[in-house]
Amino acid sequence: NKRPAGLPPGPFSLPYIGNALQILKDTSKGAFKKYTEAYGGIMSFKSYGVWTVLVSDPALMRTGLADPVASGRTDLLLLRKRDSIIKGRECPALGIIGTSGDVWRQQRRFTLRTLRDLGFGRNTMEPIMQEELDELLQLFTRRQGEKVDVGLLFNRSIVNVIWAITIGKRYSYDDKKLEALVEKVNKMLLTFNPLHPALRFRWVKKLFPNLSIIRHTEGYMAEVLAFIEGEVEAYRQEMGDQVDTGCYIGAYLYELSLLKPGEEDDQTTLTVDHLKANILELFLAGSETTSSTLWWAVFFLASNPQAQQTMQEEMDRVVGRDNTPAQAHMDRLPYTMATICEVQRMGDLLPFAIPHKATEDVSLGGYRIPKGTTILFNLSHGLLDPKYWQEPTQFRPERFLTEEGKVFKPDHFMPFGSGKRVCLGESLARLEVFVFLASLMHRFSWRLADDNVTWETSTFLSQPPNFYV
Ligand code: HEM
Repeated sequence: NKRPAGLPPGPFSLPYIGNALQILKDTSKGAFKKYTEAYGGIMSFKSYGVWTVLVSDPALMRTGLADPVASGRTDLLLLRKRDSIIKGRECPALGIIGTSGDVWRQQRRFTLRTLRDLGFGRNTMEPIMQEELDELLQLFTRRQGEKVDVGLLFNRSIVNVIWAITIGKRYSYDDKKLEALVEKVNKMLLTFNPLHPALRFRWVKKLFPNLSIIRHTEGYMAEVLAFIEGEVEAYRQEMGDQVDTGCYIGAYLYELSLLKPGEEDDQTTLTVDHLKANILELFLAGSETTSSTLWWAVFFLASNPQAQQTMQEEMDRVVGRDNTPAQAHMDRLPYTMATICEVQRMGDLLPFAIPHKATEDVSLGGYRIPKGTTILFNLSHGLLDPKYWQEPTQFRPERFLTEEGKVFKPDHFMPFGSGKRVCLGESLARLEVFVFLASLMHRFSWRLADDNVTWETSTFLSQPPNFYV
């Protein structure tokens, strides 16, 4: 039960269970806040026998996140389950999010390069988004004046943008398949908690296979995966030997076709199994995050009419009433861009990113973190702590503007993480949030309905409250 030599200080911990009860009681976000107040910017705790270092000091976070040996991943059982379904047996980890070392580097590098070639986050993406936006605007126009639950409305458009990039097609907005897919991804991510013992330790799964968290999260994941596998196979059948590098799947299959026989090695090179895993990850990481950011944005702006009005006045001045906001306007809309930063700050979407693991001994903040230790980067601290922001619970886009009216993002603002594992979809997410939010605010004014706003507890991904506008 003794804290291993070299680890930073932290609370007394019980044998095996460690500090898990406190984390359960206060939620991880609450407990990490208390830990940071009590022990400072780097501390350690134990949970179910696993020692974890929590890094909250922004400068240490940047250093740690830039260090390759602090950039491994802990075993994410949900993804391991996915891998065994894809492979039909237990196998080394697939994909990007849950891998480390060469496999991760190879898959991440290829995916980033391909997505950039496809125009990820650049204005070539705009026509795709515009099509989705038109549908969304029509939907809101039809419902103008009604009480609307914004909830999952954005997800369909965002999922369609990812479809367009990965597989080169879109679903009709009313398609039941699309609706079901969106709901499953949403439910899966809301039940997912990488710190929950049932999603962390095989023995818990073995002893309690019927725990609802295991059944739900794994069940939804298996359904989404089945859908994606079906689409990948349909694409392969339809395309046969034709080369189509205009979408991610086509580019990946083309690259695969260039490999010499025997070169397709499960571990490090490109394989169809990695491809399926990567596509699932682009969906999981890219849909709920961006949709929830838009959902948060409507909540904050509907609750802050003054900010909404300032943003609309800026758009009327720069974009005009007869145009639609486009990427080309971004640089001339500082208040709008600052508003998006403020939404991301207060939304605090991924409070502790995705757990990292030390692949070798790591030196950080004067401590020596032993190989294999879990490292959590407390992004939340840099977004919400009063040490860095005046009245952090107030929605104030101006805090991201300099006196000259230029957008300024301080170093402790890291909603996408930083360093080696920084969000792979950052540029796409930025563009999507801008295009959708600016157009919605340009076209409509939003007011919170009188109904109660209700909050649900979330862990891994901060879910916006339930509300009507
Ligand atoms: C507003 C929206 C988004 C936010 C706030 C966000 C935030 C993050 C954060 C904090 C991480 C973890 C970094 C770490 O572990 O250190 C991450 C990882 C990741 N994100 Fe995003 N993300 C967003 C949208 C997207 C989109 C649109 C995609 C792709 C289509 C995407 C793909 C990924 C992937 C693949 C990873 C794992 C990277 C790796 O392990 O190397 N994300 N994101």
